[in-house]
Amino acid sequence: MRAYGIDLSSPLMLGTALYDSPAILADSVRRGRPGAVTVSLRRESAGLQAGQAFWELVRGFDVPVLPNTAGCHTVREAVTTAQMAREVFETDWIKLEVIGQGDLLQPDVFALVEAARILNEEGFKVFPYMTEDLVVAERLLRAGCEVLMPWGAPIGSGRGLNNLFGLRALRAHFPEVPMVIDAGIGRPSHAVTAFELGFDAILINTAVAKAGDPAAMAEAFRLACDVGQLAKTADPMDERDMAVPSTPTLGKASFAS
Ligand SMILES: CC(=O)[C@@H](O)[C@H](O)COP(=O)(O)O
Repeated sequence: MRAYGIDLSSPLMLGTALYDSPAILADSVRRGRPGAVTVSLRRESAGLQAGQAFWELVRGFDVPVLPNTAGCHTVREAVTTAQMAREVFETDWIKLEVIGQGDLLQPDVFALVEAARILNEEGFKVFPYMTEDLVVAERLLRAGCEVLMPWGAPIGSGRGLNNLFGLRALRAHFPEVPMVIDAGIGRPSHAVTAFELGFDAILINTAVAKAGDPAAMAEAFRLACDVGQLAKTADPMDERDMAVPSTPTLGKASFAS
């Protein structure tokens, strides 16, 4: 996956929250070999000492860091958090989350577009967490975003790709735009489907961190990315509404009297 002129070594982006211990997170990164890890500034700055240790750990992974604005609910909060993240993590990449609805952690797409516009003007490379809405996509691109991050399903739900029709339409309308399925992916099979639909990368946190064996699950997702990407380049067949025989009848014995 190529984002803002930079090639990621893997299309797997891994969240760093919710792990039971730093060692489990480190093992998961080792076996998942993600192309980027995402880190929440808000969580890490909650306790200064712990935050510093965590940042050292992440730095040691030697994987590009995509800071995020998780937990922000307004344009102002998101912009300020992004500005602080740029200082702390020394990168102009930002995964922009502006949450508008608590039950589904659904993005506030109006605030998202406005925050994206401001941050793009300030030179950030914005990865906006969005619904699969075509109009929102168009506005985000107009605001300067070069990558889109449609949700698969609500954060932490593990439901996979909730709206296949909408995601297909989004992919088809903007074929040249790099797109990452972010949030809601629960299983490696969901990841394979995302690539088969033509998406370029996936971002996962809960499904790995809360698996019985997070490191093994991270590896499973890494393999799923390989399978999905291979299937995508192999150009999967189209679905049909009617059966079509796959066994040729030519040369078969005829039992007609
Ligand atoms: C860490 C992060 O960025 C999450 O907000 C992200 O959207 C992942 O969602 P899941 O936890 O559902 O994978």
